[in-house]
Amino acid sequence: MTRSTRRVMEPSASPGPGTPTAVRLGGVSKTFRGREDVRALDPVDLTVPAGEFVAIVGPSGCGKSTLLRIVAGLVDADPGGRVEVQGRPVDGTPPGLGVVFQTHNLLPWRTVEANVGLGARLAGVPKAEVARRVPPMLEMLGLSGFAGKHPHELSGGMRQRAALGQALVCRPDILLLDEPFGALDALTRDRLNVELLRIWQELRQTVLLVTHSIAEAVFLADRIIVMSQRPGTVVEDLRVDIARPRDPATTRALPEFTETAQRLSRLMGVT
Ligand SMILES: Nc1ncnc2c1ncn2[C@@H]1O[C@H](COP(=O)(O)OP(=O)(O)OP(=O)(O)O)[C@@H](O)[C@H]1O
Repeated sequence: MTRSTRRVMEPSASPGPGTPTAVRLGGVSKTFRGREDVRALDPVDLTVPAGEFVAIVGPSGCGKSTLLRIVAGLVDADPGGRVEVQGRPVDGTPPGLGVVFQTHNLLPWRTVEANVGLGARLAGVPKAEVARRVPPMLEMLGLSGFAGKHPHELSGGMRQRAALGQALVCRPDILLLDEPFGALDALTRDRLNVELLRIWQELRQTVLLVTHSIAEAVFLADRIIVMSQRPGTVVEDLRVDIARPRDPATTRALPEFTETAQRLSRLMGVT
């Protein structure tokens, strides 16, 4: 069987019925209290099986980051909602969770190597084990030649790759990505999407990715959650029926890709 035939026959990564649940949100809402209250989220229900790649899209300010931060235990949801990660109610940052934001959290005075190992060290992974994990991670992310450099000596794309490495070295079961490549130029972003997909295909963590890019969502995800204007809630839960493995040239040329992207554009009021 040729590689291209296999591509057509390989199903999209829909989890089977016995798959454990990675993230479960039930009636999760959020109002930021202040001089003027901001209602960020209307009740959201969302169940994500382990190993699924989910993209979250929606208008600016609709509460996507807030939703991700609630899952990460960085923001408290309003009372009454239920937030569970791997079957446990969220109270503080759950174990097994990796987070990458649009702006990286690399420490400027530490080398790339030290930064990539930092999250794992803070999570209590022994020094020797971190030292074992970091080099292959740098290799995987194409940063081997930059291990001894500092963040300011890297390009924007390299810094985001290092931030991704920092999360991945902790071997998270669930990866929360909040516009991780949003500040990068289109070409670098495309390249990092391909890398992200390659890594995900190897490690198969659960991924929740917030993105503004319809093309990025369709290319990467098994499923796309579309949110309404603020206060955000789920208005559409779309399955992306495009076979894996995916590569940019072939996948974007598929009629299913165009159809899904057009449907999303309509839902988001872009066209
Ligand atoms: N800590 C906070 N205090 C008060 N209001 C907040 C806070 N964080 C977010 N908000 C408000 O909640 C709403 C949702 O913000 P959020 O960042 O979640 O949206 P978003 O969909 O991620 O936006 P974008 O796509 O522009 O990044 C916005 O109106 C924002 O101003």
